[in-house]
Amino acid sequence: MSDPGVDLTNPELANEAELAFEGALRPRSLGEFVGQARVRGQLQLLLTAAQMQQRTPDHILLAGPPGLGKTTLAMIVAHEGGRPLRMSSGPAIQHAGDLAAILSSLVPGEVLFIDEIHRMARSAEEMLYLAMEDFRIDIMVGKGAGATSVPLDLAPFTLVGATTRSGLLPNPLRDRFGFTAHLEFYGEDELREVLGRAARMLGLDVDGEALAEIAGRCRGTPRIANRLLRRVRDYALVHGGRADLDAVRAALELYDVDELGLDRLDRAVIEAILTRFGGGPVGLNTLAVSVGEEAETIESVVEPFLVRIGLLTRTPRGRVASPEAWRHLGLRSPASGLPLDDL
Ligand SMILES: Nc1ncnc2c1ncn2[C@@H]1O[C@H](COP(=O)(O)OP(=O)(O)OP(=O)(O)O)[C@@H](O)[C@H]1O
Repeated sequence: MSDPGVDLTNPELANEAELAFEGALRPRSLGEFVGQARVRGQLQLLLTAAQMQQRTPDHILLAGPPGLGKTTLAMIVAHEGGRPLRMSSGPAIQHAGDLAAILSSLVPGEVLFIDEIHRMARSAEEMLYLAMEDFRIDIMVGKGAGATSVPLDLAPFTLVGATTRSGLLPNPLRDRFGFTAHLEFYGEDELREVLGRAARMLGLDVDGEALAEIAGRCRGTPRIANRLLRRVRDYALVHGGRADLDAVRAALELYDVDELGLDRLDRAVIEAILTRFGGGPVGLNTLAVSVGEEAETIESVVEPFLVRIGLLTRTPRGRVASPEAWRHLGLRSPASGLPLDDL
């Protein structure tokens, strides 16, 4: 079934239907997890050492952009050690009491996953320091002058925190993780592997050329890769053909995802900078108004990818399009004075 309302190239998780789809494709072990070789090696060592010493593995912080596999790795940490997993998220922990309820009900060896840990309430963060270090929390009983703190021992557990904004974590929290894994965007070879695995699991017959084409358009992100594959599968199903290169091109054209993985909004932003502001510099707010979008969406969703692939730079005077941006949109830079082919 297709998902109306899913922004195909937004790396954030879209909705429950997508969650169920992702769940079915998630690798269950480090061996099945594609790419991120460094992080895999580091995690393997940490987990094996803990197993040999029969203790809970150190607390782990997973840092990186959305859709690169943080939740998947947290599940793998639990699964590889045969440990139960409890899942929560920063936004769901808005009071120290929310966290106390979770921590006090953990069973020995449990893995506690807190997604978006940078969004947890400050009071809960402070409770977590002690819990991570000593497997203990202090619970306040009573109010005002008569309030007393009662210590509560916790079962030993492993905290796996995930964050897209590790810079927002206070140092005392960051320092209590035994290991921080920085997830990087995936290369095209790795994405082909992610896609090949997903295609096999979906029983979809896709050739290598088609996989390579999708891999080049999914912004280095497995979540987007799987999402595009799903649309290609729909296309092949409806048109009664194979999921080949033609099907990929036609399906992704239909959904406005171009050869670089840019969507309609990305191209609108680039086009505005080029055609209305002569290539820039242009301020964020002016740019947002000119494409009819929120400045925050431009800054957090559109720009990071455009900067990463070298179409845009952020300067103190505003956003500036690169020569590649002119070329990608098939426009001639006024500064160059050259015919398009020579740019
Ligand atoms: N290394 C990988 N190999 C194979 N599939 C992967 C890999 N990483 C991620 N995926 C796929 O991408 C989907 C998204 O991954 P996941 O939910 O773990 O990302 P995330 O980093 O936790 O995202 P968010 O920050 O939005 O929670 C998963 O369902 C999984 O199928």
